[in-house]
Amino acid sequence: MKMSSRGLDSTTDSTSQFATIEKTEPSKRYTPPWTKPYIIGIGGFSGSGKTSISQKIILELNQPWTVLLLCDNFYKALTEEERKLALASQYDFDCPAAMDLELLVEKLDSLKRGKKTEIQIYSFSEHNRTEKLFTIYGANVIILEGIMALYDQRLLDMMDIKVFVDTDLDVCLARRLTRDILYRGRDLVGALQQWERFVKPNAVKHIYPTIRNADLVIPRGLDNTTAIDLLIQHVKKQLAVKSKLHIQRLEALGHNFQFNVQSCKNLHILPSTPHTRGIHSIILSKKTERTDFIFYFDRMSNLLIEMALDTLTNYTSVDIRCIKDYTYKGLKQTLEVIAVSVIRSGDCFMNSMKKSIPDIPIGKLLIQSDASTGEPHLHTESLPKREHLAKYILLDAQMIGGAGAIMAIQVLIDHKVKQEDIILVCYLLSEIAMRRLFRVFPEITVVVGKLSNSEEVDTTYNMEGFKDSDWPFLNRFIDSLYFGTD
Ligand SMILES: Nc1ncnc2c1ncn2[C@@H]1O[C@H](COP(=O)(O)OP(=O)(O)O)[C@@H](O)[C@H]1O
Ligand SMILES: Nc1ccn([C@@H]2O[C@H](COP(=O)(O)O)[C@@H](O)[C@H]2O)c(=O)n1
Repeated sequence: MKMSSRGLDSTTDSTSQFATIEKTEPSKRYTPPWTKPYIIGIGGFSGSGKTSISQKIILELNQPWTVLLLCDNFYKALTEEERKLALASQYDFDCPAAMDLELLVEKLDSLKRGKKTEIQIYSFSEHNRTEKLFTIYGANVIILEGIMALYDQRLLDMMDIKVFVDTDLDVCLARRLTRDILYRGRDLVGALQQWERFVKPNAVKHIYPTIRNADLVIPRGLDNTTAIDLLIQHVKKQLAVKSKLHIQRLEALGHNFQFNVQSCKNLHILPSTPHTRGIHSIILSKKTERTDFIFYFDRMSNLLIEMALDTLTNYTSVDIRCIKDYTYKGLKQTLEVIAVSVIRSGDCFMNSMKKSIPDIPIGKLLIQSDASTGEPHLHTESLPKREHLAKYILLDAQMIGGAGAIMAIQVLIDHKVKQEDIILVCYLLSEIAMRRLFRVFPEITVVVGKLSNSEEVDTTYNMEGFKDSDWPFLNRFIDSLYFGTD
């Protein structure tokens, strides 16, 4: 195993980066984790074990949103003439010119900047890109794997670590033949001809020299468990540093931020009346039976959804002809309203949402905190596609640290939704979460059932995680809505 000091020993100094963040504009202090994915480049000969090693890394890292990006998807489209040659195993796929490196650089750059990126899937039997698209958004870790992965300087510049899988060419041939005949629709004679004429000479000429760009060389491929484990440990360490830095940034957002609840025009707290306090008393009580909880939470969500709809100002005047030719000066909504539920707790509002706007388009986000770091991770996002402006009502029942909500809003913003078009509806919101939210997104509107201060909620929690003194009973009830158990 060969190692250079460039990749494996470079741990980020979290303290110095943190100091720089403090000096920047408040609203720019939060960088979503997926805008800085960790990029691993894996190069080496065809059949050396690049894909197998990448799959092992994905399995062992066990990180949500780890994406395998195959250089194979970037082979240039062939002319009819070239395709005939390819079908006869007479086309050279192993020289750098066969690959659309410009497109690959463009796509990796887009992913590195946290943009939603579409990749066309390649068919080895058709020798062409298919119509099938693979959409990547919010990657935490990207593994770029392929014979040319370490070839282009622009790709190398984007990578955090570069790995070369150095397997003997004869072993590669044996493995490649089996794979190509079984899975890529090749016959033995054609596969051997292609190997002798193109694959082997190009491996020596173009691919082997890229070993000098590697931070880590893995001889014998997948069999080299020591080198692979070392690589996985290193990547885990780097991700832990990244995640710690992210949590520090999030935590800092809520401190030393002067925020006046009374004068914030974007914050709407459900008025405290005997009626609403009565409902809180039932919802918050540990003794409340499940059926009562569901009934009163539904009441509460009706009130909050009505409040949220009342914040909308995008109306235009309309004349309504009534009976006896009386004209009512009415109003009509000009923008579509879309509901986005943060699974699972946001789903508690869905009943009320649909009662108010029966055909409302619905989006879903699944954000979960990593139990060990407290860092929120985006697992699933499905949002209705809209070309035109719309108002987005984001639904989440409770917010303690605010990290998940910040991530949810950032996802909407990444989908080109403006801050001022987002209305966050939340039943229980801690003051610290509220401060963090408004510090990062001062233009959003927030509708809250109950604002909780530090006496009611232990704010020393680990961002989105729960301690015994938080609101586990609410979680218990939310679970009961789904699973029917107390
Ligand atoms: N250490 C190994 N022992 C046995 N078979 C292997 C080993 N590594 C890879 N293979 C097999 O060899 C073939 C090529 O491996 P793959 O990971 O696809 O290589 P690459 O992506 O570098 O072309 C696959 O069928 C794979 O299952
Ligand atoms: N239409 C194609 C395109 C590429 N190849 C071969 O694939 C090899 C690279 O893929 P690996 O997964 O093996 O790294 C490359 O050596 C090309 O010869 C092909 O056969 N047909």
